[in-house]
Amino acid sequence: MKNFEHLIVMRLAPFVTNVQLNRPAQRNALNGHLWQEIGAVFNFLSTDPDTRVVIISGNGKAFCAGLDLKDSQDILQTPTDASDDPARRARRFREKIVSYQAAFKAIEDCPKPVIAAIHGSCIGGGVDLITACDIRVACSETVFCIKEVDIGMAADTGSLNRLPKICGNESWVREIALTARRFDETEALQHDLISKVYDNRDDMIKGCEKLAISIASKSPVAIQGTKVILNYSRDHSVTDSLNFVANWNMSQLMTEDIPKAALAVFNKQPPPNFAKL
Ligand SMILES: CC/C=C\C=C\CC(=O)SCCNC(=O)CCNC(=O)[C@H](O)C(C)(C)COP(=O)(O)OP(=O)(O)OC[C@H]1O[C@@H](n2cnc3c(N)ncnc32)[C@H](O)[C@@H]1OP(=O)(O)O
Repeated sequence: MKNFEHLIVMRLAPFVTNVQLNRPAQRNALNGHLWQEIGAVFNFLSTDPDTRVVIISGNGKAFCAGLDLKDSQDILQTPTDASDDPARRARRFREKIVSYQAAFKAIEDCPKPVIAAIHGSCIGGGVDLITACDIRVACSETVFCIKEVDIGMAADTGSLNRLPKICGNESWVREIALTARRFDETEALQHDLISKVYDNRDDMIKGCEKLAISIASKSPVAIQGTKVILNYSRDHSVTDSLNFVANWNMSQLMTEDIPKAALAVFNKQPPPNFAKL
């Protein structure tokens, strides 16, 4: 496994990888380096044949405190020559924003399912991060907040773009984004931001591990295809996504996993071993 400065990356079970944000003294606030490492680890895991499911969690008291406010001068400063004109400065700014978006887009684009295990606090950039994950669960006493308007900015790394597609109630999404009001795991569950609440962090990690092992036991061709197609269908019409799945499956239906899996189902056996992908 690769080494990272602000991430702990470890194998929890065969084919199940845990990525832990690891700046506990700063409540896993996102400085420039951590942001860059998140993109790098998910780009790596996308093609790692030993990873079929990823659990992302936070080390210490919080999942993620959002943008590192002590580092934000650096993050929000345009990396330009003082002599650059406003148009050139704006271009550099845009490149920076896109690079931060890319870190979370790497989670969404990773064909392996990503489960966010959220505890403590999940603020600002932390909410941006979890919206790029496939499954989100939390435990008791978790605080969520789309904090950006309180620091004078519109959220630009995913919350405003993905939340309306995740949560059924757009009025609620707008309310929490426009007010930066804190809300808890019960409210997050009620509005579909998360799908389960555990009593405590240990139970949540055990529950995520069990879920991940179950998904990892299935054909990786089937699982990765399912994620890719669900992502595509979220962003396209039914007609376009039916066309997409036909094109996808015209090759993927030729997998040896189908007769292997079908035989096991027919014989009421557990899933067989599937070749690495
Ligand atoms: C291109 C731009 C892209 C994205 C922009 C995103 C915008 C955002 O993310 S806005 C959100 C910014 N974050 C916050 O407003 C959160 C601020 N922190 C808190 O509210 C609390 O710390 C907490 C997360 C609720 C946790 O509370 P608690 O457990 O009581 O810990 P503390 O004693 O408050 O903090 C411990 C320690 O961590 C440091 N810290 C916490 N959050 C941050 C942060 N966001 N940035 C930097 N450092 C943080 C805090 O300063 C403490 O440090 P000490 O050195 O021990 O004092």
